[in-house]
Amino acid sequence: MALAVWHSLLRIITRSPVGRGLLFSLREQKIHMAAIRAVVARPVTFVTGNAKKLEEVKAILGQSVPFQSLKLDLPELQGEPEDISKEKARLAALQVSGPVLVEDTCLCFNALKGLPGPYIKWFLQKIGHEGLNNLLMAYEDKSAYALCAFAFSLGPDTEPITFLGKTPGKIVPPRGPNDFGWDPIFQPDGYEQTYAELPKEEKNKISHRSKALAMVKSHFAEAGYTFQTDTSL
Ligand SMILES: O=c1nc[nH]c2c1ncn2[C@H]1C[C@H](O)[C@@H](COP(=O)(O)OP(=O)(O)OP(=O)(O)O)O1
Ligand SMILES: [Mg+2]
Repeated sequence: MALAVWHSLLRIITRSPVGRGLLFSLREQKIHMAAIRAVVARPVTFVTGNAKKLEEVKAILGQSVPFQSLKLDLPELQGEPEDISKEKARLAALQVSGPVLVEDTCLCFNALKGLPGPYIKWFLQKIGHEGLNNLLMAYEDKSAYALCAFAFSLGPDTEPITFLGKTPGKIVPPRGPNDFGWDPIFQPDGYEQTYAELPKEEKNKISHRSKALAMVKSHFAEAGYTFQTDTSL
């Protein structure tokens, strides 16, 4: 009797689209879990040409995600932040032949529908803090957001996965030390100080970078990767 019930239940599951979908997603989940419990032959390399980013990533990650760094200014595609970051990860994984972490940072002005966004580096280089303020002169809305898109790839044959972090704020005339990009002109919501004026630990608690890295940390904790240390590196 119990067997007959079981058989008809199985028939219903395998014959109905919903049941088949369920079985399929269970199978996918199993494959996914098997893939992420990977033993990886090399440690993760964080690839960046920016020493200040590296400093923050080290401070935020601490010992939670063991990584080494490589100073390399990777070429960047044009497009959406997530796609730019994924492509950086693909290129980095090819260079390193192993697991890599990269990130791309954007500063997005709401009045300009998100621009300069991923092009902030070139805007900053050409027109500076004053020019960036002037871009918003014609608009009452000075609101902006800082966005960090991390991409992690297990190696050259693996599709990168992304982790986004966003901090809202506004663009103000520069205040504070001028040692990291656009920090002096970005004042996060809820604060009277710019990123540059905030103590480093304070910025690292609320920044776009720390929000994205919180997700990177949970991914690593859930996946439970085992990275073998390669002493020849
Ligand atoms: O928290 C930050 N606070 C202030 N400025 C920042 C921050 N994070 C990045 N930045 C600057 C650096 C560069 O001018 C642009 C992002 O461009 P982005 O391509 O992501 O950085 P990058 O070329 O310096 O280093 P990388 O080799 O990792 O691509 O915004
Ligand atoms: Mg760059």
